[in-house]
Amino acid sequence: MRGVHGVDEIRTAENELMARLPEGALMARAATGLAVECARLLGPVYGARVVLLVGAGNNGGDALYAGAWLARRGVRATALLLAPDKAHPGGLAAFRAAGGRTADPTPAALAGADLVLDGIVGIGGTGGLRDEAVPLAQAARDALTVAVDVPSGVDADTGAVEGETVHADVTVTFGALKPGLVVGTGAERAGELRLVDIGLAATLPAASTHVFEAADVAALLPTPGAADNKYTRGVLGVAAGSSAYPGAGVLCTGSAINGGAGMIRYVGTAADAIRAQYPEVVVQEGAAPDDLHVQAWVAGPGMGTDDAAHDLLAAVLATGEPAVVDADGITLVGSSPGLVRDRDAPTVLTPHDGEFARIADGPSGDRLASVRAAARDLDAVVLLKGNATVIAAPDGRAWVNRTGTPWLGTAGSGDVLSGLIGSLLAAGLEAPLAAAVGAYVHGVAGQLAAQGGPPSSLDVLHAVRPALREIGRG
Ligand SMILES: NC(=O)C1=CN([C@@H]2O[C@H](COP(=O)(O)OP(=O)(O)OC[C@H]3O[C@@H](n4cnc5c(N)ncnc54)[C@H](O)[C@@H]3O)[C@@H](O)[C@H]2O)[C@@H](O)CC1
Ligand SMILES: [K+]
Repeated sequence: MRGVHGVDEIRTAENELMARLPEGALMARAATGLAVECARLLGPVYGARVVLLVGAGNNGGDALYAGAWLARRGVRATALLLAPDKAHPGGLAAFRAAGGRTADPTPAALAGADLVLDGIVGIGGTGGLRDEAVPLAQAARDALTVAVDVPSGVDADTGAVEGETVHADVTVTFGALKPGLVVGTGAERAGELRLVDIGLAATLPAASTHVFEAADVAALLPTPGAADNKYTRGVLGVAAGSSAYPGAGVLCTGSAINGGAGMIRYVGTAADAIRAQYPEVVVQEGAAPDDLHVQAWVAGPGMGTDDAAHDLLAAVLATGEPAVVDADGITLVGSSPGLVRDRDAPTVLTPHDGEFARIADGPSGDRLASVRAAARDLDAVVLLKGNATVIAAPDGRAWVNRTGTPWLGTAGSGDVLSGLIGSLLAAGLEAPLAAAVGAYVHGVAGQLAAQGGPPSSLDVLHAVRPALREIGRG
């Protein structure tokens, strides 16, 4: 599990650590880690051409010290100084002493570069890239680009982007992940992430936002013991699908089966389609949710938004069991938020951006903040889907999911996700963890399904079990 820390937290922790260390020690750690990563990416370093984009702050200083390290090993390094009078003096001196040269900051200077190092601006950045940096960021797109700490132009705290930014292939970041590297457009612009340990763990506070890794998910996935049976493994009630949209019910139910639910009781109005597809499901069409013995519910996908759907959703949410609400269910909650707010049992809401706007303000460019505010306001776990899905609990804990593929943006993909989360809730996982684990597994299933070409949601559904197997293997 990796912690994600905001800029203020990182600055405070850096200052505290710096006070304990000789001057320049932290920057030396950062620059060496950066240089080693560049050397690894270059392969043979001798004779390679590296261009440094150097801004006015310490971010540029990191680039210059890394450039000096590379120049000492035979790299032909050129620094383009965007603010020549303000370039980090120690870094520039070290760079020159190592044989590095400077050139005018024009796009032509990037031609033929084997690697471009983006040290324009790091966590000290405000607003989008300044005008003079824009043509350089554009020219860098033709080369292997390594961002120092943060791709310049990306808001390190939020991942929001105004105008042009550097598009990094790799971002080498120092001390801790920043929200802007894992959320929103920033996550796209950062490329692959490499974290350099500069010893910051000693002074950073505990993180309130986390990124799950396979081992975290493997440890949380429910596995039946010898004493378990279908009831103890988790019985899930499903209110999804309708005669108009049976497919949503089929995908959601199938995903809950593949996710490992011990038993499923189906109460939606796509009963014929469910019976035809899944003989193992107990179809109890028309039964009152409160009369059924289940450990959790999933409601909403394809159920429609008419009065009958509203009444069924209200009956599900009036039970004392944890519930996942998705799709049409979210639209219904948008006009009756009390259905969720007044519950004692946990609720997980799984909107995409359009659905989110029906239940809360936003999402703004600060997706984490929007989701945290919605979770607090609705007293529910909120999972906002996207390139990097964000999950927040009402108590402020949050997770960012890093698995997945843009191919998951396909009809029915959300039905698979909600069924999966439902099965995890029924197995007894705490609601925010069920959502975070479900998002992770769904992302891996999407990646596996996409290996065979553009996947349908049915392909993703069929990849859920292989995904669980792969995650379980570590
Ligand atoms: N503080 C520390 O102990 C460490 C800092 N490190 C590096 O230092 C960076 C932070 O350094 P600074 O606080 O000097 O800040 P930065 O170097 O990130 O940026 C500040 C400078 O950039 C200019 N600037 C701000 N917004 C801009 C924009 N949109 N476009 C162009 N220029 C802009 C400002 O005028 C200022 O001069 C980190 O990202 C990291 O790379 C690392 O060396 C690790 C240790
Ligand atoms: K940068």
